Amino acid sequence: MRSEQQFVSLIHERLDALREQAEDAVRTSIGQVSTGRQAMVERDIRVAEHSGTVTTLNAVESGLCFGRIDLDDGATHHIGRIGIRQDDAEHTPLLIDWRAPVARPFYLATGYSTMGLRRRRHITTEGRRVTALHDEIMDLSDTTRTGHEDPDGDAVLLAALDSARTGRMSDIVRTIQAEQDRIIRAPYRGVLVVEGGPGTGKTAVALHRAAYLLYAHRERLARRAVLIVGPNPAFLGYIGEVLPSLGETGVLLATTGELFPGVRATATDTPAAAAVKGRVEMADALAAALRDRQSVPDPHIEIEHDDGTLYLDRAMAEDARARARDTGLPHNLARPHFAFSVIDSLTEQLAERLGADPYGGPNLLDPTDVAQLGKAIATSPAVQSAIDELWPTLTPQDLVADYLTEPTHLPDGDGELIRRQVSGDGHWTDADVPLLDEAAELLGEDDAAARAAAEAERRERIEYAQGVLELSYGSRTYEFEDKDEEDAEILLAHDLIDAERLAERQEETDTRSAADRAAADRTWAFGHIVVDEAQELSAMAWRLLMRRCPARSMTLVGDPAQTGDVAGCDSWQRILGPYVGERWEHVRLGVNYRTPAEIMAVAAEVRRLEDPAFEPPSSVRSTGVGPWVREVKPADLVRTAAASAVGHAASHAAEHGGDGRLAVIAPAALLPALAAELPDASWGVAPDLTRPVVLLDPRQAKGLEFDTVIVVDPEAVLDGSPRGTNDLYVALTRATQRLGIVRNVTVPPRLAYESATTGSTGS
Ligand SMILES: Nc1ncnc2c1ncn2[C@@H]1O[C@H](COP(=O)(O)OP(=O)(O)OP(=O)(O)O)[C@@H](O)[C@H]1O
Repeated sequence: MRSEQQFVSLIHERLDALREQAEDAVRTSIGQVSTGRQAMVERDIRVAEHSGTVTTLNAVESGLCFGRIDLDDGATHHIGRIGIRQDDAEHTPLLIDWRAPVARPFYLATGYSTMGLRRRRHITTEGRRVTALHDEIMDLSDTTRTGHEDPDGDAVLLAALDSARTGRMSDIVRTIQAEQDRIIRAPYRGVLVVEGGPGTGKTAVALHRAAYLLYAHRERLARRAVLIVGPNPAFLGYIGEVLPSLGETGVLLATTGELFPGVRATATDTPAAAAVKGRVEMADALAAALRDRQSVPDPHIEIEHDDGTLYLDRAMAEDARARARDTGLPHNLARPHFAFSVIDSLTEQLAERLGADPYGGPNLLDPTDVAQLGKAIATSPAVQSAIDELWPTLTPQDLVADYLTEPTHLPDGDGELIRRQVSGDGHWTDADVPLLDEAAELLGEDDAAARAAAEAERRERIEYAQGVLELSYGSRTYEFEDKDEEDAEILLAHDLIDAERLAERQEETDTRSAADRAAADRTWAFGHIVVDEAQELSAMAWRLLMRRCPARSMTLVGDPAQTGDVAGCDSWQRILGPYVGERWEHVRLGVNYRTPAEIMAVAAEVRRLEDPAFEPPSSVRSTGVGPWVREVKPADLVRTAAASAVGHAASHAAEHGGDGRLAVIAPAALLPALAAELPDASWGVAPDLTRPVVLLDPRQAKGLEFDTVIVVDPEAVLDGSPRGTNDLYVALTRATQRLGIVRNVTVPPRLAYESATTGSTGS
């Protein structure tokens, strides 16, 4: 214990020193007086880099070192959240990053396959104090004993699983299990699907995999950023601290509803409407609706022009439309082709009329006259507005908003389900975001103006860079008048960088992190995408995500048995087939780390309603306490649940002080009444999960966990939606310790509650 304490103190001192260096560097950089654009940008980059280091060092402080491996050859390595090196000339490693190959035996070695280990040690700390050691002897011929042997080898894991919850997910870096480690370190390329029942660590594994990939492919992923997609903002808040605690901050966490820059989804769809909007057929419907916007006049549009009336007739417009479509360009980018064709035809029409030889000879206008006529037509506002009418420039928002007020190209009835009452931009829902993205693809960005502006800016920068080079060339002749060989080399460098290259280098100096830039850019291609609760995503949402990851490097985690969304997919092959064919890997996690066996026995009953042979993932723990069930009249459901919640919350407070969390999970319709009975509870669209008591509907509970869960009116949850079975399964599998069920006595029980014991109600 003493020697480990010395080591832990030493690495914390080193951490302090590194932090001080980084803080000093921030202060120095801020204090530097920079003149000139380039110098200021470089200063900002330095400040951002050093501040990032300070943030990382602060975040990894708790539990910095958690393990040690002793090898057969006598070497020992301490394992920690990040790698730390000594301050000596060789930069000798002091603490090994858990992601480094050297650390791997810490997670994988067993008595059968020791991977060269003699002993594995778990080090438990509180702040900077070592409080416990747990040793596993791997080499059974080694008779040395430390007195800290852990006979079962899982005391640390069980302590982690038993600990009171805080409303924020914590990392599992100390106790990653072998089956999880293999997934975390799976190769970077390709699509990996991780499937597993509730509590099997899918979320934990996905997040640790993101941290691992950032470590192993830092160069590429720091530049292209990693995107983590979760089902709702509350869930993203719940998992938000895991990656920083692993020293990783350059990750973008978002729901699919947040992936169209400039749009915030504030409205909600009915489940039926979301289901229609999520179907892949919507892509064709939108494309067809857009073609409808590429119209032709019947029979013609009359355009008043200085040289006489022009007739933009149907054949002319059809020809222009065919030419524009033939380019294969998106709508807005094809528009100039349509416009040119129309202008040409109108010019020809006018030229024929004005230059007609009354004696039947050739046209009297020469090419210059015709060009003049064409120019006047092209700049005529009346012609422009006719072109606009037939082939309007559209934004994705225009197209989707118009489409939703008049939905077409869908089977009967579906259109009615998604028809919007409010017209115009705004009032977007999560399910609209993939439609907007689809529309953006169909329309293409008319970025001609932006490109012209960028080109003008580039020229300005080249001129500026040219000025810098001239200045530095001037100073060279001044400073290095008596140039020797070394100076000549410096001169060579000046000569090699030309102004254009210098300007490009400046272009790279956007001080925002890749994740921040990605968040603002619809067309950003991420280096890797992790999708949690992947079963919830609609086909349209998958189209959006696949566009964001052309490299198809993805980790998808989910459990089709928990799909709540009607638009959600139930077959991985159906989701992935269109994008990667059969080239995706499927792995399973089979151990439930969250839900004790007694609770899982009741939850399994729900799945057996649909699949009598269903076997739940095996629980790693059993608490000896079964769920309790109370049967009450409908009028008493809320009061009984609230009273039980108060009782349990009081025992959490007594047992765990500030920790310990409770959720009441009830059909959405009961939440306002429950909130009235439990005024201190958090609830609503984005509930604060760090509060002692939280009220949720089953969908909101997805992915979360609490020490105690009270499920209200399970039969109503079952009947509440087409995926009611899945919703109830989710609700019943959220507890780490205790589950209570308050059910309506007037409806026949649909689960075999007798497998639940009627233990303490806590009220
Ligand atoms: N190796 C481990 N060490 C410690 N805790 C673990 C380990 N694996 C999983 N856990 C814990 O088990 C709980 C469930 O994990 P997680 O939320 O990742 O499961 P899940 O499969 O995503 O569940 P669900 O599908 O129900 O959302 C979490 O508290 C997690 O920290």
